[in-house]
Amino acid sequence: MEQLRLNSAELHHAYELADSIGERYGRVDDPDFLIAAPVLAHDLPPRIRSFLNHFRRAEIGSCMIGGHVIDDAALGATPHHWNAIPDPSSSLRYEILLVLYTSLLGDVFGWATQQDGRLVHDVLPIRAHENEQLGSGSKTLLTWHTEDAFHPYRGDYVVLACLRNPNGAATTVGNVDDLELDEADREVLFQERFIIRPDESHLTKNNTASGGTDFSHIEALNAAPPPVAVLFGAADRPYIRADPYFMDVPDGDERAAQALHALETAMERCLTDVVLTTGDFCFLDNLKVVHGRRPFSARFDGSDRWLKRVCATRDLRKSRTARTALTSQIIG
Ligand SMILES: O=C(O)CCC(=O)C(=O)O
Ligand SMILES: [Fe+2]
Repeated sequence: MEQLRLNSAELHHAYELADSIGERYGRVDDPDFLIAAPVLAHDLPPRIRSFLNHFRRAEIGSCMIGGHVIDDAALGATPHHWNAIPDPSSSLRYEILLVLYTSLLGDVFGWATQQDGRLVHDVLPIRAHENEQLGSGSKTLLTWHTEDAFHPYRGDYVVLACLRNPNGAATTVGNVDDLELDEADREVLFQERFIIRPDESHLTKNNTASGGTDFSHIEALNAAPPPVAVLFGAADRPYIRADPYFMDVPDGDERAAQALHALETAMERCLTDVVLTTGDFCFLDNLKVVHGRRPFSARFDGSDRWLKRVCATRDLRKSRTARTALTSQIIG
């Protein structure tokens, strides 16, 4: 994976910018900060801006910016749940940096139906989810997927910032350009013959806010998922949309089932393990790479793995009818 390592001058510059923004806005999901973020990001060091522009335009799939020094003590314990993060946030500096970097790629957004509508997500092991197919799982393999594959407004990018990973749990990454598929299977994968149901993170039971959120759109996609293509775009450098754990084919479409199986096998061979370490920011092009997570043994004692995550879209307009206001960056 291509990597940029920040030198100490760049790190100082980036942290100074993030801290001044933190002082001004106080929290990462302040709507005024989110509107300003693409402009504020112009003040990041030039090497960061050109590196991420290369990632975006060359569609290399994934990249990493490393070298961030994280003050472990100031962070405090890894919370036992994403709904129990400290307020004010002990990781505001890194949350702001995550949004600034990601704003060089597109507009950041969250889902009303995920993590109670938060913009920046916390990826940490939750005891009750140990065996679940969720980012907050641990014992179970998180099967490779593109993020929010079922949803027409899914992001173009998902970005992970690693605060700590003492277990050395590996993120898996696989690039669609590396797939070895035979032509017949590839052709079928380009056809609208596949069903992707919502993953569990969007279910009512995995949100904790009391009432108010409308899950009917997710429920409708679950009840009657429209058939979609897994591969799309240019035949020689396609885009991908897939989440095999939640996928199916229409009744009796044996040929589609066979192609999906071929994809699963081929992608399995492309997966590489990436162990994010403290201070790594990992950028995933959600149309070019899939990702997942290997099983690990969480300790649930405040010292566990802790990532921050945000999604971005190149076109926030396409979700306008699903956002309550023009300025809202939460898709409902
Ligand atoms: O835990 C990881 O490394 C990745 C989890 C994941 O799929 C995600 O955060 O979207
Ligand atoms: Fe994911």
